[in-house]
Amino acid sequence: TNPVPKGLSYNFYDKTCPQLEDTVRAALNPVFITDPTTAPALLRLMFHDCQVQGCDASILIDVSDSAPSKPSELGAKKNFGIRKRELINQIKSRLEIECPGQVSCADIIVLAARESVAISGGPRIKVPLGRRDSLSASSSEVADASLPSSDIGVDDTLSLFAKLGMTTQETVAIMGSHTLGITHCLNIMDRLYMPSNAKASSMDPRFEALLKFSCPEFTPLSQNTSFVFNDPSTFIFDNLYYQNSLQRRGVLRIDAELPLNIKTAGIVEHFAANDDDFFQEFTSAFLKLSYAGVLTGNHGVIRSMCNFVDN
Ligand code: HEM
Ligand SMILES: [Ca+2]
Repeated sequence: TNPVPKGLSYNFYDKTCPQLEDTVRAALNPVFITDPTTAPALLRLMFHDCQVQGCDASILIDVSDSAPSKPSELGAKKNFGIRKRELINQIKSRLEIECPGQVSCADIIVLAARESVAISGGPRIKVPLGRRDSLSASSSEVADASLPSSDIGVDDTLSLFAKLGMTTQETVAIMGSHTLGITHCLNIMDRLYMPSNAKASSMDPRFEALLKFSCPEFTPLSQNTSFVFNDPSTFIFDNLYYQNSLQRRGVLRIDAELPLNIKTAGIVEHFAANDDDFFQEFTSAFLKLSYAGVLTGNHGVIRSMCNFVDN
C-alpha cells in the first residue's frame, strides 16, 4: 500500500556511504541533549521542505539566484519559526569528508527528521533514500501558497495531504507531529482575540485563559517571540496530542477541530487510546510525506554545500 517511488531504495548508499545513518545519528545525539527543541525544529523543517516543490532541500537555499534581492523560499511568512537549518549543513560537511559528493541534503533532512521522532520516543522509521537536491528554491510567494495557513480547517487539511496520497487516518496521524514543539503567539492571535472567530468558543476556558495569559492581546513588539507548547509533553513523541485535543486544548484551529469533525473524530479517539496504532499510521504517513516530489536518478544534483547551489 506504500509503494516506494522509483529511484529511492533502502540500500541506496550501501556502497557509496555505508555509515551515513550512523554519522547522522552521531552528529545529532549531542545536540538533542543540549537543546531539546532541536527535534521539533527538524521535524517541521522536513515538512516545510517536502511541502514546497518536494523533498529537495530547497528550504536550505539562502538566496534565490533568479531574484537575489527578493526573499526566497525561506523568507516566506509561513516559514516563520523555521530553525536548525544549520545542523543539516554541519552534518553535510562531515559527510563531504567521509563520502564526498555522494549524499544529498534532501536525504539528510529526512534522516534528521526520522532521528528526531525516534529520539523523542516515537516510532523508529526506516526510510528509503536516493533523493537529490534541487537547483533552486521557490519564491516566497510560491512557498506561502504551498504551505498551509495556521488557521486551516479539517477539510482543507484532508485535501492537502490527500495530494500526497495520505488516507484520512494517515492525515490525522501526521498531525500528531504537533505532539512536539511550540507555536509562536502570532500564529494564534486571531484565534484568541477575533470575536467573530467561533473557534475559540470550543476551547476549554481554563486553557483559553492560559493561552491568553501567555499571548496577551496587545503584545509589545519586543515580545513577539512569545510562544506556547503544542501539547503538555512537548519534548516527548506520544499520543497526548490527541488526548489533549479531545479535552479542547488544541492550540491551532486544526488541532482543536480534528476531534470535532465527523470524518476525523473517531480516529482522534482511537489514537488517544492506542499509541501503537498511532505510531503505525504515523510511520506510513511520514514515508508518504518523504516521497513528495522527489528528484531521483539524473534529476537534480548533489549539492556540495546545502545552503547554496554551486553546480
Ligand atoms: C495542516 C497542517 C499544518 C499546519 C497548519 C501547521 C501549522 C503549524 C504552526 C503554525 C506551527 C507553529 C510554528 C511557530 O510558531 O514557530 C507549527 C509547529 C510545528 N509543526 Fe506544524 N502544521 C501542520 C502540519 C505539520 C506536519 C505535517 C508536521 C510534520 C510532519 C508538523 C510539524 C510541526 C512541528 C514539529 C512543530 C513545532 C516546531 C518547533 O517547535 O519549532 N506540522 N505547525
Ligand atoms: Ca522543498
